[in-house]
Amino acid sequence: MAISYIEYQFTITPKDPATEILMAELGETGFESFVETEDGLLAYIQKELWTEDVLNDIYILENNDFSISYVINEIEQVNWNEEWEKNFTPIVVDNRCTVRAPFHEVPNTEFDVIIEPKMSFGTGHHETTHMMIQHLLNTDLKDKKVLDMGSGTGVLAIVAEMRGAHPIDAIDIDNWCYLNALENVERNNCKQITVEEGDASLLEGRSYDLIIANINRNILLEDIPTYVKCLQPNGMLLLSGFYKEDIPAISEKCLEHSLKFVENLEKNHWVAVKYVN
Ligand SMILES: C[S@@+](CC[C@H](N)C(=O)[O-])C[C@H]1O[C@@H](n2cnc3c(N)ncnc32)[C@H](O)[C@@H]1O
Repeated sequence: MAISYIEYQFTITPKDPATEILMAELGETGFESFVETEDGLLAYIQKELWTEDVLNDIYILENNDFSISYVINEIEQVNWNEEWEKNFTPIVVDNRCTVRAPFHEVPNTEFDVIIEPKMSFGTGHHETTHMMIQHLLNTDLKDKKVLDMGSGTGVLAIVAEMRGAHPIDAIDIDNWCYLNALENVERNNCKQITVEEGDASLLEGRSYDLIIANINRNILLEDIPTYVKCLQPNGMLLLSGFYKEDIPAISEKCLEHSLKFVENLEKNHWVAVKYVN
């Protein structure tokens, strides 16, 4: 049966970090698919869930730091693969790991991660995902027990398994991400990953050799103490989802909990940090 969608074509200036915030707010309001475009975002909601006041609770639209405009289109049936073929090119990280959709050609890189074309974040296109993959490629993960907090599509957990880690817990607070990660774990034939819906409150009594969390500044500042409690001796923490300007706050929190700084990666103002205990 053809499902009718209402498409919102957003133009966003500047795109960062407004696009990500807008996507999160729309996701909570019933929008179910997003495609990032050069100047903004396409967002889709099923026609039967749509009401005229659907954007009433989207607070970022009232934020004067960004200019966000949109046009609305009604479409009979969305061919997601077609949308993504137009907008999603494979990403290659350090010539070693490709993140692509199922309809792309099989690459000849060492690692090949297939992500179902459903959500924008966690495809490797974002700087933070890219840098977290770089960290994972440069870290010995063999037989390491890993937590991927804020797992999104599950891309980082999948790379961790391909690098020899096991077992791996992938946790995301969002139901849609949880379902998407389950699908991607299966598609990549991963056997070591357990996907869960939730947040740091699930971590009581758990322990890991490596914790990766690409979320955002405020959640990280709140949850770093919990992550540290779950780190084994000689454990490692990889954090991203924040800007260069946030390094002092994140660093202070890590040092307060006796972690030792190892390395920062930086790309277009975004940062991915590595700490050990
Ligand atoms: C920036 S995305 C990262 C996705 C993926 N790990 C990647 O690197 O591309 C952040 C994810 O964290 C999730 N998230 C936000 N707050 C969270 C929380 N308190 N606990 C767990 N997950 C959370 C969001 O739903 C989102 O999927």
